Amino acid sequence: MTLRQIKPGNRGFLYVNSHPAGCAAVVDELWQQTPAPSGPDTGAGPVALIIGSSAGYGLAATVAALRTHGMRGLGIAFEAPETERRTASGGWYRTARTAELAGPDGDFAFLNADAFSDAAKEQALDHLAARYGRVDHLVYSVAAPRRTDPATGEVHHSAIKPLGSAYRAKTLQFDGDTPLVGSLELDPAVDAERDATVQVMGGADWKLWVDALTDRGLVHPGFHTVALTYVGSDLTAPIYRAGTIGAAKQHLEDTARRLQQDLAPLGGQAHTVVAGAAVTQASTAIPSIALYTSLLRAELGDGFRSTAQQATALWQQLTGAAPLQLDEEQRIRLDGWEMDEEVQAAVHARWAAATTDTLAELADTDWFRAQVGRLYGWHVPGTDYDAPVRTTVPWPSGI
Ligand SMILES: NC(=O)c1ccc[n+]([C@@H]2O[C@H](COP(=O)([O-])OP(=O)(O)OC[C@H]3O[C@@H](n4cnc5c(N)ncnc54)[C@H](O)[C@@H]3O)[C@@H](O)[C@H]2O)c1
Repeated sequence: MTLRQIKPGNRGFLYVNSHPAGCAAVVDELWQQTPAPSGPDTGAGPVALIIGSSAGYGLAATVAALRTHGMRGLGIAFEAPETERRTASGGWYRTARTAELAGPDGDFAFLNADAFSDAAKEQALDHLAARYGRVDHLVYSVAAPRRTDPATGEVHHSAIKPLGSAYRAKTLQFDGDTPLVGSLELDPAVDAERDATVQVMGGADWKLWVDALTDRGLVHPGFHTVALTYVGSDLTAPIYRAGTIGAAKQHLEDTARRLQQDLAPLGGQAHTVVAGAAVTQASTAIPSIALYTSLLRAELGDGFRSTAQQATALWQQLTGAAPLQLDEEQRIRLDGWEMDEEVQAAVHARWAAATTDTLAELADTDWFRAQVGRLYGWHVPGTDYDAPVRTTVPWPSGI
């Protein structure tokens, strides 16, 4: 295991390599931003299964489960190991650090596997059955570009496109380091693209997980499962909520209602959780979200709620420390700060006025770029990027 100095390799505003120490520091920050436990650790905290535990909302939920609630259980992510040419993925290094923070006595394991597969379900449920005999919470926070249907072997690829008519919108682009407002036109999806996106990002796999837990008798009375969803601004609606991904989110939300009925006789519950906009690997793949998020950040400053803040609020509701805040469609809402009418009106005005010339005063593009860098462990204050680091980091043991 050698030490080496690594430099960020850029592709557009994304990166091809990740910095282990920077990724670890991001997890440390999340840990610091998450409330300390209010009582003593009894070693018998609730049992959580968190799918998508290495990044974005799933990572924030995992850190808060460990830090605030002393939860036991399992996190699942699908991350790339180091190769001859590339470092491991950011999520690999973040998972290694999360496991360290859970501590040597921590009773939380991590599985690197394709959650869509039958094999991952079997391995995860074998572990949970043998170790705990029950599960109290399942947080489903997967964002993936493709899914192999385990029943048919068919590979579905999601397509982020509008439905019905073409989408023309402003986008945030970078010419080297210089941000500029570009434009984009996307043709509407054909039915097969919409259906494939629903197959990947809809509720099918979440339901398979819940059914598998139920079949194995692991659903504990009081079991509560949630899956992450997004509503967002009408500025992004044509490409998000009213587009292919929105069709998938609708399917996810319909699945929640179905699961809620299935689980009621067992004393369980199922809901979707509407979180606010966050800069994640998944969201940077969606056109116009970069511009929208940069404008939203400029409008809100520190009022832009972090994933840690939202995960904390979510667990308060799931553990019964705070009442569930459901909307009329029975979704848990964490996005009030983003959807506030005044905030949206102000972001609309910024969006209308945004040009390459006005961008610097209207949008926080420096923040956006730093947020993207942080997904790979770059741009993290306190990290010494000149120091050689160990890029070969083992996946945590425990399963
Ligand atoms: N980012 C946002 O603005 C936002 C807002 C609201 C809701 N959400 C929702 O939150 C959920 C998570 O999105 P995110 O933005 O946090 O994504 P992300 O890209 O930050 O994280 C995705 C996670 O899924 C895991 N994953 C991907 N494919 C997998 C597979 N086949 N098997 C197991 N794990 C897999 C990754 O390893 C990672 O842990 C999604 O449902 C998304 O729609 C995101």
